[in-house]
Amino acid sequence: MAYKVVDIQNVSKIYHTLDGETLAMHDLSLSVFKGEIVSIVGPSGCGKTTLLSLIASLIKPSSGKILIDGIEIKKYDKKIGYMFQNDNLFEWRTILKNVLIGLEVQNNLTPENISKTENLLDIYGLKDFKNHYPSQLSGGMRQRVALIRTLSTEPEILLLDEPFSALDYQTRLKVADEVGTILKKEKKTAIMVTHDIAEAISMKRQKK
Ligand SMILES: Nc1ncnc2c1ncn2[C@@H]1O[C@H](COP(=O)(O)OP(=O)(O)OP(=O)(O)O)[C@@H](O)[C@H]1O
Repeated sequence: MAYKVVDIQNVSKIYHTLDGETLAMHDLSLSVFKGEIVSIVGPSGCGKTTLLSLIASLIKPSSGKILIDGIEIKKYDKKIGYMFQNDNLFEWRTILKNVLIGLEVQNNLTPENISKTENLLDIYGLKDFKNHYPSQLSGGMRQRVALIRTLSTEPEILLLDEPFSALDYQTRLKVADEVGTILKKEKKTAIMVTHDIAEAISMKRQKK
């Protein structure tokens, strides 16, 4: 039976600044089941990044609870992989060194993990580029590298914050489609936020 991987219960978030308070989220409840890819669409400023930061436990809710795999989260968990608005690739590191960075930070650069990550580069068409630098790749390829880097630490849940916003419209839809296919193939649970409805639809389209 499908179970709730992410369970957001009546969460509100108020930011306190010197200028006053901003209610960024009010009484949100949302469940995401294992293997689901959920897209959340909304205009700028509606609280999308806030939602992902709450799930990743980078910030705390003002009220309500967030459960991951049935347990209330208190701090950032390795189960979660967070892909940001821009690809954040390090220009001075090769593609292989970029995708290995998560494992390096976790002190987990075992030969087995390295070969799994190299395999992801092979599967997703980047084998011949592993010794190239990010500036030598197209925008769509860079986004794929960023995704593989996020996948390399084997997170259970992926959080994607407008991951394709730097790409032109046509490339964006193509890459969203590709990324959706990769996430399904890798059987990941994912939450993507975007202001672009077409992108959300491309991402969720199933490839048989
Ligand atoms: N650190 C912060 N301190 C104070 N207010 C904040 C902070 N972060 C976000 N906000 C406010 O909370 C609201 C929601 O912001 P958030 O970044 O979550 O929106 P968003 O939907 O992701 O926007 P965008 O699509 O432009 O990235 C906005 O009104 C924003 O000004």
